[in-house]
Amino acid sequence: MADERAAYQVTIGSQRVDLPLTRISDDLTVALLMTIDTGVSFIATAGADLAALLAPSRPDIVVSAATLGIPVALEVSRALGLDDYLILQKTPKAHLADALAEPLQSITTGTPQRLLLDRARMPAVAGRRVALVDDVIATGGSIAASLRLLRAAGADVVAIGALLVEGSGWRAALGDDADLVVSLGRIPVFRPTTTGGLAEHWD
Ligand SMILES: Nc1ncnc2[nH]cnc12
Repeated sequence: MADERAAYQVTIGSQRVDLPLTRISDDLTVALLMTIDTGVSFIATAGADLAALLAPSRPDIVVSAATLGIPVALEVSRALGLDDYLILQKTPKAHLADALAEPLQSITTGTPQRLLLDRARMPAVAGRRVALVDDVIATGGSIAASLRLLRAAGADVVAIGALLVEGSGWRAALGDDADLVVSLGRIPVFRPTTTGGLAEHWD
């Protein structure tokens, strides 16, 4: 049983961190990992740990989605010795008017969004071995949309890497692609109990 104000301690590769329990809605609380708030040394170490899991798949390039995947892609690329990396964007900037697009829904933002791939960046992934990385794989919705977008651009996605997988709903959402997933740790989601506490759910 977890206390609403408490943190949840989790192992992410070689590091242990306390994640604040954060209420998303009446029936859902998550142990929040904000990769932009964890500091340089944490994300550099996590990137190196994840790169070690992804290296056997011999990726040519690392791809992630804005915003919280950006530091993950950067540090995994650095650790793999790859200079170029690609970020699928969510904000429709001027140069993305003609971008390849896929709809997506996130549990932390709640509102419908679109993932965008700049057509000028398609040669970076077309016909190439891609490692798709993210901070947390929760529902699998973001990864599924990223996979559709990358495959539409001709990418060969050889591995999917996450700092954490949350619950296991993502397995059904990804189908056979769930077999591509490697992660540095696992967290449950938390739901209220009838006595006012929170219970861990791993399914
Ligand atoms: N636990 C979590 N931390 C950060 N982003 C998330 N998105 C879904 N679950 C999350």
